[in-house]
Amino acid sequence: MAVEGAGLQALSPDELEARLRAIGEERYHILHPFHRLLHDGRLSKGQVQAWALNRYYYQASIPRKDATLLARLPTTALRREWRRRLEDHDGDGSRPGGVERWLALTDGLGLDRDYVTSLAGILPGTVFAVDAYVHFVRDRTVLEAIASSLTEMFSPGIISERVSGMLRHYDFVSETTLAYFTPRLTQAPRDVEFALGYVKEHARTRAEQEAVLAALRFKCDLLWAQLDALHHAYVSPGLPPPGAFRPSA
Ligand SMILES: O=C(O)c1cc(C(=O)O)c2c(n1)C(=O)C(=O)c1cc(C(=O)O)[nH]c1-2
Repeated sequence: MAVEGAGLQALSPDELEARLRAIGEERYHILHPFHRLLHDGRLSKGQVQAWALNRYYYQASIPRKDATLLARLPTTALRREWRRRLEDHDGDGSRPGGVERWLALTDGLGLDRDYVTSLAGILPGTVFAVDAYVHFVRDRTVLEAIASSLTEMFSPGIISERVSGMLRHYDFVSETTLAYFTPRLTQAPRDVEFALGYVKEHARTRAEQEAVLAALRFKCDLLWAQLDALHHAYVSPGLPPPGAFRPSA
């Protein structure tokens, strides 16, 4: 199989960063029509519930993904750095982590907690996309696995837009409901500082750099695919598959 980038000149670390950022400009999920509807207040409460319910599976799988990667990291320094992400999502026993805080959001939207955590109503498209992330991090090089987290370069922008848009447009959400997002605004830049620095330092050959760029495109695609599944099931044509959540509102 031909190696992408073989024979091409390597990019400088800053050129690599510029190409990573260009991928976000082109295909980050802030551009997806479902997010436009969500942030502009054009969804019903039931459609917002469907988004929060499905996104629970992403949130709950992020620590599985990080634990998978942690187990593959070769040095104490790297494992110590990555371990913090597990605590961010799982908590440390004294303060709640992201998964628990996401459940506060689904509670606030009126979803039954046992139903949410049972995963019974999640779309198959969500499950396939999210599991693909965990498998990617398990199967690819550590460099590609770390690079796949770099969509977080773009998440503070979408989070700010989402929180302000949803507070403005929906009477069924409050700052308390959306409190999940506040710590992410500081956690994501800190995570990115490490992961971007790692990738810029370790992706030296053009082939490694192309693999890093492909990892970020793959990650953007799996975020996009989750919203495609939501849009198809709950907006247009509005055909939830058998067994999936059916909004009552
Ligand atoms: O609200 C968002 O649009 C959004 C996007 C992303 C992302 O870009 O993957 C993450 C998050 N939120 C998030 O809350 C989060 O904890 C997170 C972890 C990761 C990751 O890849 O390790 N991405 C994201």
